[in-house]
Amino acid sequence: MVSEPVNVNEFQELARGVLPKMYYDFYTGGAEDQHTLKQNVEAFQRIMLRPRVLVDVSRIDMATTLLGFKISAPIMIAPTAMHQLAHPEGEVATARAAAACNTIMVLSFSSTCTIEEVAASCNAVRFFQLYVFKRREVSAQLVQRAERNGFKAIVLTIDTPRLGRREADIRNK
Ligand SMILES: Cc1cc2nc3c(=O)[nH]c(=O)nc-3n(C[C@H](O)[C@H](O)[C@H](O)COP(=O)(O)O)c2cc1C
Repeated sequence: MVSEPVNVNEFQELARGVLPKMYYDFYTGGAEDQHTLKQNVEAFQRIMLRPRVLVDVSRIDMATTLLGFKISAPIMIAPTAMHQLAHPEGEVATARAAAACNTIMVLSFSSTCTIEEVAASCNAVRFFQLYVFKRREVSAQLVQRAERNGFKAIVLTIDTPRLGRREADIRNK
């Protein structure tokens, strides 16, 4: 049996061991020389947590609100495509995990589960991610479908007039 991860980074090693290389590369790879990917990780490493001692810690509450919705901490799940490449339950399982943590999942437009399946899987607050389509009626239909299924906000992705050149994905084709 694989031992339980002790450090969150160990999940990546576990994934490398079980996923087909093509899928693993899709999830972990960035565009071009991956400068931004590296800098994102480094940005987190620069954040120092300053311990405060001899203060009352009997009530610690990291809860906050986003668009008026209360979440347990200022952490939510960004839209990411194709969760079923990693697990047969896909986005349905991700939505349940978000609900269990009292946070919000943003369902990707490129989800491998349908909007309806994810909506039926949990009562948690969910947002839906959308691209800007040339055919505006496509966007309108998706917005209405998300609304009908109880999604509370649209997260508009605007940085895709050009897709990133993801070299690992090109090599794996
Ligand atoms: C594997 C993967 C798939 C992604 N899929 C989507 C997507 O379908 N739609 C979207 O708007 N953003 C997508 N993103 C972008 C993320 O939502 C996020 O903006 C990006 O990863 C930067 O945040 P980070 O630095 O926390 O990773 C994806 C990112 C990754 C790593």
